[in-house]
Amino acid sequence: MTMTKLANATLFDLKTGLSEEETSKKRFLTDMEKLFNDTETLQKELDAGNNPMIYEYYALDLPKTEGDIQYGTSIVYPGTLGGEYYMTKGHFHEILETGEVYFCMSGQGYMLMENPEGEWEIEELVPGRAVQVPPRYAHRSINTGNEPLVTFFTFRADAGHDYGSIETKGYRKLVVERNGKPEIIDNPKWQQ
Ligand SMILES: O=P(O)(O)OC[C@H]1O[C@H](O)[C@H](O)[C@@H](O)[C@@H]1O
Ligand SMILES: [Fe+2]
Repeated sequence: MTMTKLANATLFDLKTGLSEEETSKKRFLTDMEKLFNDTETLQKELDAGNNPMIYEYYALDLPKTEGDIQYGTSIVYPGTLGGEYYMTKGHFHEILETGEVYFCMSGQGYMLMENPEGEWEIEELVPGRAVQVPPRYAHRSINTGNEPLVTFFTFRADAGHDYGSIETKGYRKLVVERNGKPEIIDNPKWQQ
């Protein structure tokens, strides 16, 4: 009898979030040119030949029907650029009404969320804490610590990623380092 295997399992390291069985997608400073607020400092870094990896994550090759579930880990490395903490690009789901759950495995930071109506929320990520991103909310993880921020995520597999408005308008809020501590400020470049 031949059997088609439908279940999927992946081993991730609890501390680093990395998997030896899969290849991660990597985002470097060059991939974030429109995302960090201080474009001048960003350009200076690139001109000086610095192009650090900001984050990596797993987009596993799993089926994407409306009943399937996608999962993986995301690792945001520690650092700041022009005072803004390293972070993911952040995205809405193409199926806007799709939520997502993140479980923090290691490191510390925040999940910053905002919806198209302009409401925003922020939740702390510390090891053991699970955060549910509500439907309609764009979500970005931000590393405010000195170690990699490692999260496990899971969401409806056909939800899709919509970066459009974040790459053009950004988020309404930024998380920056002030006197060694994270502070939430208005994004000076955000426009209606
Ligand atoms: O898609 P980004 O905003 O660049 O973030 C990278 C990845 O982070 C998360 O962990 C998500 O759940 C992934 O679906 C996402 O693609
Ligand atoms: Fe998502």
